[in-house]
Amino acid sequence: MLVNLPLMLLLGVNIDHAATLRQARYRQVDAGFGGLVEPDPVALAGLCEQAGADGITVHLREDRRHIQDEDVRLLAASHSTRLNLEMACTPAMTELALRLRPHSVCLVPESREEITTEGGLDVVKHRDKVARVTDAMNAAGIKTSLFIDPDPEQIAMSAQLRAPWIELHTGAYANAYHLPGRGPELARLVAGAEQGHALGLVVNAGHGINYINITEVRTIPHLHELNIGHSIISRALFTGIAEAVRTMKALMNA
Ligand SMILES: CC(=O)[C@@H](O)[C@H](O)COP(=O)(O)O
Ligand SMILES: NCC(=O)COP(=O)(O)O
Repeated sequence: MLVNLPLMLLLGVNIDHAATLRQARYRQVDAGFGGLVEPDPVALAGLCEQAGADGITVHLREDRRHIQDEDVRLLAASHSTRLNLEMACTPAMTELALRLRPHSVCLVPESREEITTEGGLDVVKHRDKVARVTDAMNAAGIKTSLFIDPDPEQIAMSAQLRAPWIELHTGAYANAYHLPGRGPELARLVAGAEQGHALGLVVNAGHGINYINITEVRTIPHLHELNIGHSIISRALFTGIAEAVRTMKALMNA
């Protein structure tokens, strides 16, 4: 079965790093100093949507280093926001997702020491755990996306696990952008997208996408949505969030 895709490539803005900035001063408030905790990622999400974002993505890390539970609760309760919750594949996070009811969850690997998500979730090794979460989300009407490397075995297993979506990890490609590995990494993403599409999966992509590599990323076939965070939030410091979102959306669909 092949899936119908929208004509436009959709943009999910990851607002984690607005929360990173807030958390830089958060403990002062916890310690009873009071005052304003800024910036507010929930307010930023609204501005992203006004500027053309098709959804908001947040990664509620187990160590809560940036996004907090209350952010997810407020975002999920906001009707105008299509919320994609990135989370580790654990019973505690599953329980939380079922309670907060985002529109979709994206299962990601997590290691507390990492600076950012370093590789895709190994859905072959963890297939039983992933199946439990996917089945629970399917029963609750919440879409599951699997954040995986563009590896044929991982993509084939994702289809067997009844997750409707995959998100191909573009980090290895982004890191190789100025190196000889760029061509082969792009070819892996193209092949992965072809395979996922042929298996009836909705194919998304994300990690390390920026205003330069987007012109090549957008040539990957069958893409439905890109999740982009660090680069958009970084640009917003110079141009404002509305310009940063509008420009990325225009480059994605040029
Ligand atoms: C799963 C993923 O690729 C991103 O959402 C990333 O995890 C953003 O959060 P960090 O920058 O904390 O890794
Ligand atoms: N899943 C990838 C994501 O949400 C954003 O990653 P990045 O653009 O912050 O690297």
